[in-house]
Amino acid sequence: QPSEYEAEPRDDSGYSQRQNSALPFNALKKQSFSAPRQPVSSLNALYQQAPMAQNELHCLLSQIANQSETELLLAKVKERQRAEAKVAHKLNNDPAALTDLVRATLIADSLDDLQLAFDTLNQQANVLQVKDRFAQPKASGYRDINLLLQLPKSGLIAEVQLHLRKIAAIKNGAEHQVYEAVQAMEHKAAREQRPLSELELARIQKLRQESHKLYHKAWLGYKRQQTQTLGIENTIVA
Ligand SMILES: Nc1nc2c(ncn2[C@@H]2O[C@H](COP(=O)(O)OP(=O)(O)O)[C@@H](OP(=O)(O)OP(=O)(O)O)[C@H]2O)c(=O)[nH]1
Repeated sequence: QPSEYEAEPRDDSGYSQRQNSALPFNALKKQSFSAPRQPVSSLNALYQQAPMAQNELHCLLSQIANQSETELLLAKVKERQRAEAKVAHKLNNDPAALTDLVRATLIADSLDDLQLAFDTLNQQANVLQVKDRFAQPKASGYRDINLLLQLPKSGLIAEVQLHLRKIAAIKNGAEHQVYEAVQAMEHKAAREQRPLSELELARIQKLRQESHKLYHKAWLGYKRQQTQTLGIENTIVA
């Protein structure tokens, strides 16, 4: 189960009331909430509005990227075929639950920059949901901060992934094909209304182990970098 958090309470101005904290992802209050839903209920309507919403998201995120020393990675609107598969196999045939048609990524070089990007975004956008996959990585070892926000003009919900550069490179490289291969097996079993076979489970486990090694190595590098920084600060303070 990924950890799911509701964003900070906001005052009437719409700005987050949260004070800066050393560990913002952990500081978010864990609350039960109903999953955010798109304001339209058909895939056709979503695709009609998507280009404008994608543009809106990119404008918002280029400002955030400038303010937080992160790099904006522009994404294309999710392919129709993948959107249809996700709605059918994961979202109970409910297109309004598809919240990552419009998406983008911010890439940071350190945990500190990632934290600043998160704070800035939380202050300047209407963040509806945060999944902290550093606290609870996926079975493949994949880690990001996954945010859903509501765009002010189009009203559509969009996804922002906050990434560390080396993890993003793995995700956007050969590993993504591994991820798609696992998804294809899961979707096939769902289509055929059967559980995964022993053979499929074994293949998935093997594929995930390979991904896990890559993600874990990259993540350890960032953890070491953070520990070293803390070590230096402690020395100066002492
Ligand atoms: N490469 C890689 N990416 C991962 C992995 N786990 C999660 N992701 C990325 O995070 C996105 C959200 O993953 P989930 O948390 O499982 O999906 P959800 O938000 O829709 O529940 C995925 O979108 P998606 O809709 O499933 O795929 P896509 O349209 O981005 O390709 C994918 O981009 C992984 O093990 N490997």
